[in-house]
Amino acid sequence: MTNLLEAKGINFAYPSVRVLTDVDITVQANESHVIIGPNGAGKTTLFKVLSGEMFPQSGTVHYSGENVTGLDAWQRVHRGIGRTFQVARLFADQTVLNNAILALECRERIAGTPQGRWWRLRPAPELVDEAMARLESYGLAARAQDRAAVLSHGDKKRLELLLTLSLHPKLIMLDEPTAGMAPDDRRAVVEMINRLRAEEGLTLLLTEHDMEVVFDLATRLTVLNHGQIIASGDPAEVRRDPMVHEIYFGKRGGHA
Ligand SMILES: Nc1ncnc2c1ncn2[C@@H]1O[C@H](COP(=O)(O)OP(=O)(O)OP(=O)(O)O)[C@@H](O)[C@H]1O
Repeated sequence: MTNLLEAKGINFAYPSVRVLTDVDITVQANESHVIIGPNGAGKTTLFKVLSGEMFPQSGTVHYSGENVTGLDAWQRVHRGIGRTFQVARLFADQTVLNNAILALECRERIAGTPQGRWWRLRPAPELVDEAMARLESYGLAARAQDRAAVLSHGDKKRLELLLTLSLHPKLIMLDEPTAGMAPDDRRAVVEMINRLRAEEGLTLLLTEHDMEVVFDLATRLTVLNHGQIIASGDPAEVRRDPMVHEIYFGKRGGHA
């Protein structure tokens, strides 16, 4: 198996608190790698370090064989790393359609095509058509003319995923993709994520608290506790690990 992402010896501390200690983690092509851990374990911080939002005090991050440790988030996006957030990041005052068009213009700009030139007074018609087609396939077409700010939580997350996927990432990092969703929305997102891996060959790195979602999605499971990885591997085996059971599933009965 090829490692698409490989982080070694990651140490990270905020001014007042040490968060990650000697973290080694790999993400193999086409796996769905889920990171779990108690609140405050350092999952979001690790995501920020891997996506280039923050830089570790020590350690390295390689993506597709290239050392990207010193690269900013946008440079990693250009290389094929997409990311969604716990609270969806959208152009809140723009319509849903404009959000979808802007993401496609961004993709075209990265590719250097004429459609990506933002000085155009109107978006290229083919991008408008593609944006509408994408909204339809994500069940958002009926909301095309609504401002993104007024969407439901589930629809915001769906739109954010659509925007991220518009850039054709190879690796997509999803920070709690189903947090705060109703059960139907949660099931729809799980289905969509599994389809992305199976049909489009995407590689996924996720954090998630809902154990049903975790075991529906994970092909590999890593447990982070107090900023250290305490287990990583086949989800069923990790679940049986006595230390994991004690620290995560045992004490926090709601997660079992
Ligand atoms: N910007 C910050 N400045 C200082 N400390 C921070 C900052 N962000 C997070 N922390 C602290 O770092 C630790 C790890 O936080 P982090 O958000 O990475 O954990 P997490 O595992 O993602 O938690 P959750 O499951 O609640 O999202 C926590 O103690 C948190 O309070």
